[in-house]
Amino acid sequence: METTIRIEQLKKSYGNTTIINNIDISVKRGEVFGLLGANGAGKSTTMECILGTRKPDNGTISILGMNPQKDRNKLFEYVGVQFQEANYQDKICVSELCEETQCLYKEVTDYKELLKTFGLLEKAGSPVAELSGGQKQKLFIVLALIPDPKVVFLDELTTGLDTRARHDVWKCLSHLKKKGLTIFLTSHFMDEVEALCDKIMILKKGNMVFNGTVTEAINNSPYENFEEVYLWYANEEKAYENV
Ligand SMILES: Nc1ncnc2c1ncn2[C@@H]1O[C@H](COP(=O)(O)OP(=O)(O)OP(=O)(O)O)[C@@H](O)[C@H]1O
Repeated sequence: METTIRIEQLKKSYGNTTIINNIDISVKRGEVFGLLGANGAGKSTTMECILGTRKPDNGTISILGMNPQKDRNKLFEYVGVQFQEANYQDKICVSELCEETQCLYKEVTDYKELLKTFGLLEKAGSPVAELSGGQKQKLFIVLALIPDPKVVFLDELTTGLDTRARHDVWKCLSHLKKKGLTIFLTSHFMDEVEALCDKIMILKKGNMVFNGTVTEAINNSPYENFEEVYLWYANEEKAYENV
């Protein structure tokens, strides 16, 4: 299977503080890769360096064989990104924002189908500013999928979504994965990671502390429940025991 995302020796510091310490990541076509870690562990920084929106201090990055900084325009025909907060005009409505996004790409998916899949079709005429937090989050996933991408980056995929919506998002992504979509996500929800991810990496203060499958993570730990396993790797078990 071809490698879609290849990261070698990625490093990023701010002043004397190392945020990402020599990370290697390899994701094959059609795989779901989950980058995990506590708040501040370096997940978003890693994603931003991979996408070329932050400049790493060191490392090589290849997505679909392209360099995100040098081949930016070409690459972004094939890559979808879910932003936590998109920039949009105050009064723009959902369908207008989808149409504006469509205009940025040569080939696109029918946004109305995506809105339907994500339960947002009835909000097509509503101002984006009036959507609930969860509805906005779903809309940002729709915007990431509009370019019919080969690779999609989803930062904190389902934060703010209700249980039904989370399961609907998982179902939709599993369907797209079967069609060959490569997915790079971050998540704080271990049930979501277990349901979706083929491979995971756990970061602790910018260092890789586990890289492999969920099953390998469980087998190499003293625990069976994946949430406990994650906390063990991320060394947060004390906080967990105090709850
Ligand atoms: N521009 C910056 N200057 C200095 N430090 C920064 C800067 N941006 C991020 N950091 C620091 O880098 C560290 C990693 O941040 P990052 O946003 O990558 O974490 P994260 O794992 O995505 O966290 P979360 O789960 O809370 O989103 C944090 O300690 C953060 O304060």
